Amino acid sequence: MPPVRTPYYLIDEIKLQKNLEILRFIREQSGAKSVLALKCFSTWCVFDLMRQYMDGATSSSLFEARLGHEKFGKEVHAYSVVYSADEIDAVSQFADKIIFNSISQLKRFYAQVQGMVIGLRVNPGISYSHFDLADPARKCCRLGVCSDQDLDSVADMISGIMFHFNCENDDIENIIAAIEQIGNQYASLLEKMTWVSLGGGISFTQEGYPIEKLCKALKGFSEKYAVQVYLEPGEAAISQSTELVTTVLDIVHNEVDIAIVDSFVEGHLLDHLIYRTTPKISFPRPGNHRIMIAGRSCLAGDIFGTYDLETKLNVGDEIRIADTAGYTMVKKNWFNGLPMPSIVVRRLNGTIELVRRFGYEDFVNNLS
Ligand SMILES: Cc1ncc(COP(=O)(O)O)c(C=O)c1O
Ligand SMILES: NCCCCNCC[C@H](N)C(=O)O
Repeated sequence: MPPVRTPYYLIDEIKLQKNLEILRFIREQSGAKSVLALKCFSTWCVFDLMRQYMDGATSSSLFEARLGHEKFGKEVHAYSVVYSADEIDAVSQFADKIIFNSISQLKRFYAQVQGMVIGLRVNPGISYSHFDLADPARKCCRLGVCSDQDLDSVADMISGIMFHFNCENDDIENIIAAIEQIGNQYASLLEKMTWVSLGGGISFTQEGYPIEKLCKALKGFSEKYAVQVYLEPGEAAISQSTELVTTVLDIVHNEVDIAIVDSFVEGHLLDHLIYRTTPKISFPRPGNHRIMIAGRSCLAGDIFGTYDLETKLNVGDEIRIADTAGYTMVKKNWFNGLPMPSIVVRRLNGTIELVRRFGYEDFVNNLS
């Protein structure tokens, strides 16, 4: 295949498979099933691989539920912060499980969703998150039924509960304590359920994570309450599998050297702008040459970061941004009309496949 023109997202199936093997291990050791959180990653060209290791997908909207049904298969969980009346019938065509966010939505649509497995999101009021924006236990949170509301009165209407209370939680002791606390807090309700989802946000594919301890906690919970446990990994499933490959288009100087690349943060790495985090560079390697790397959009603060690299950068050099699968490709946009990164996959057998290239037609059709 001829060299692919940058920018492009490069998904490496071997790296992806490393995460998927961990999911398989968790399933074997604890019995917990995993459904992919499509909100984090919906790049379906690698679903053939992911499907072999995961039990299905979970969605946050009608379109994601449809994507799960059409492109992932297996189990499709449909959760949405709120459903409009006209979405309910459609969602029931694509999903086998529907999870309501509130008691009012559950009661309103209960008759319409007979035949589906019905669940409710419950907010245990505890969480782990470094970001207020993504903290499910933030003040006045609208996500899930809070414990002081009347859950007992609707227990007979549902067979399962979804708790999503973590964001990038790599603290095993914290998660073990939280699982135990949730068990104690909802024991009588859990005894009436057949399944419980513990949501996403657990960093169990991070290097050195004590997976056996997690498996023990999951298995213990599952056995104690006689429920099928689900996990909803987004980030953990695809972490470290993907790079954004860019090229330096210009070098300018204003107190510091600044390399301007053929990509930009707001359009191609939006999550970093939202959460004020700095992406890591996977190529060139670290060294002594300090340079600011910036994007090509009109935004003054369109800056990836300042890095110390092993080589002095020149126009035409390649720069790879690390870990750009989660909450990245799903959020890419056409701001400034700038070229959209292609999607490239390095398959398990080493073949490089250009899966999708975007052009002017895609930009035009994005609006009308
Ligand atoms: C209900 C639910 N499940 C799963 C996830 C996936 O979380 P993560 O990507 O952190 O694993 C999220 C994140 O928003 C979520 O809201
Ligand atoms: N990398 C910066 C933080 C990412 C937060 N992820 C947001 C989604 C999350 N799963 C949530 O629950 O909101």
